[in-house]
Amino acid sequence: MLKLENVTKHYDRFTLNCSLHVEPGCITGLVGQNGAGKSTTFKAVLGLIRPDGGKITIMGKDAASLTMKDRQKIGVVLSNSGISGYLTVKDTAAMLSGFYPDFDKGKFLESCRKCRLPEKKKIKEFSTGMKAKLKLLIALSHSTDLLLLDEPTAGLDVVARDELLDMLREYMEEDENRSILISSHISTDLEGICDDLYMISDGKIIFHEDTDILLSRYAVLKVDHKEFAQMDKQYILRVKKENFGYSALTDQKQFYAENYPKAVIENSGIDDVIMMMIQGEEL
Ligand SMILES: Nc1ncnc2c1ncn2[C@@H]1O[C@H](COP(=O)(O)OP(=O)(O)OP(=O)(O)O)[C@@H](O)[C@H]1O
Repeated sequence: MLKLENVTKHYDRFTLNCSLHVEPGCITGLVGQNGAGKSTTFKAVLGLIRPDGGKITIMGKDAASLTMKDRQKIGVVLSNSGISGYLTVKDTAAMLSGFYPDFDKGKFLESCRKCRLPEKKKIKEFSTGMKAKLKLLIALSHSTDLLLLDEPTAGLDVVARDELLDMLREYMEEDENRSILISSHISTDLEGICDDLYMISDGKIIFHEDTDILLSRYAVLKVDHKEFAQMDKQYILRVKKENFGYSALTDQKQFYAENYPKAVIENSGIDDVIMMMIQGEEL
């Protein structure tokens, strides 16, 4: 559905070099700290910046050759953009009817009602959560096959975030060939919804894994110096020195549980993996 192959973009003090693949029927997450390159990746996909190199394929076509009709099959939420605060939901619906031939005004207004978004209030008077929901409803409003969502949950409380993630689950359930690329700097936002995750750090993809595998097979081992010295390290991905000895990231926690009963094995969430991938050292 979406493929980036060695897409590069050079700024003064930053270089993006990104390869990733969003399969049909999948929600793919892009996790990274502030400034890691998430928005730059989205802008490159959308043609809002011109990459210096690499190849971007969207729905089987070179990104540069997409027609207007192809582009209408893509729904977008960008982190720093929104619609004019002086419009209302009703105005927005009228505007979208003009943009998208297959915009379903009735369904859009019904979804806004369900999300408790007032029709006649100016958007500048909406809360952060209301604005975020409206941005997503706009992205969902015109029968898309691919959603590109850059930090759609930024600034939301737990309830608003869960409502928004539920909207995405519903979107995927309606058609098994739809796909989503979603970014966040809060990994727990993505843990529960994504099929696979890419981690980006300083412009580079440093890690990619299926979420199920990440949550079931990865762990951080805590071992003292002696144990570490004797340990079989073939499944250790990263190591970090600690006061007590070492923390070690593995993708084979079962192996260490069976062979090293004394090792403390902490089930790792995405945050632990990110920390170890960034701060740990390769052996
Ligand atoms: N137009 C530009 N000119 C120069 N540098 C830029 C430009 N746009 C982005 N950058 C730099 O590229 C880097 C990546 O920025 P980007 O916005 O992609 O990060 P991000 O992962 O989306 O961060 P955040 O989570 O804070 O939104 C940053 O160091 C930023 O300063």
